Amino acid sequence: MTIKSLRIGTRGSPLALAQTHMVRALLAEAHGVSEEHFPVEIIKTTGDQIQDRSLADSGGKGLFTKELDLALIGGAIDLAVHSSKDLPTHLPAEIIIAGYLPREDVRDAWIGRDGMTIDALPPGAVVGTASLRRAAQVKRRRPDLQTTLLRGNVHTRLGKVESGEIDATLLALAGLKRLGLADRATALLPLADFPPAVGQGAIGITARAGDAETRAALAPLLDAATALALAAERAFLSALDGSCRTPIAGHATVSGDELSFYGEVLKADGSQVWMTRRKGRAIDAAMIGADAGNEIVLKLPHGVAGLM
Ligand SMILES: NCc1[nH]cc(CCC(=O)O)c1CC(=O)O
Repeated sequence: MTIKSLRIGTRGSPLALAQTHMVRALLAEAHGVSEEHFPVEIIKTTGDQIQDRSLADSGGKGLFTKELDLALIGGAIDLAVHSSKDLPTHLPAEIIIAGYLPREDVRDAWIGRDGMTIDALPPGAVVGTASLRRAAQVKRRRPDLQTTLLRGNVHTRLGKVESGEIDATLLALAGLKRLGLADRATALLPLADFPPAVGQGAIGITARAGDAETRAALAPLLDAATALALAAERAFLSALDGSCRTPIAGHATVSGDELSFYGEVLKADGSQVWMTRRKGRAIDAAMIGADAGNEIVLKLPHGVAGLM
């Protein structure tokens, strides 16, 4: 019996579309049907419309997901493809993450003008990023550099380095790879200095919690190691009540039955960092992440709110 046609919802950015086509091809392959079996519906989100301000200043979580959630709940689509990094920790009760593709390389790529590394940039050079985490991590290594808000899609950002408007930027290697732009990275940043955002490099697929048919169809696209790593990272973020206003990094890896976790919270100017590390059983992923998050909450002098 062939599965019923499922409608896939996605944002319209080049990266979102590339990720959606990966999911669509994998679904078609897993079920032995053509890709046309899975029509794609492009849905504009609030986050797509804000180009001039930092998302951190725009208030509210789920800027890239709310409209997709509503389309799912209303039945206009059956599943939605997301960068896990953009998925808020608290989803509407009607929605669950029913699929994770095997995680890509989680590292940040560095794109420096004339190939300059972070160490080679002259004092006062300008690094563009929209990420508070990346800005804080850059400042931590090079307090003398300036950081400036940089939004827009990946092509726009790369263009600003090329034109000399900024001296460097950082982007997820995973996104560059999926866009066929990995060769634009002039360096890969070490995980020890630039641990990634929670969820970076992982594509998550949401569905209606009560839609057993779609959930079963997505089962072949649920990578266990990625799901466990993400459970730890998302529990960490949730314990910290992590909004996009706080520089937070969290990274879990799963090897066999064991899970390792590293998390850090930084002051926006990189002048202070609180770190935590855990090892434990992979099946305890969510507990390990929550425990690590709670440890940091207790260390912060004025709680998470004190960092904003
Ligand atoms: N917030 C934007 C966003 N969401 C996911 C990715 C990259 C892809 C991924 O992490 O899987 C990016 C761009 C970037 O950070 O460079």
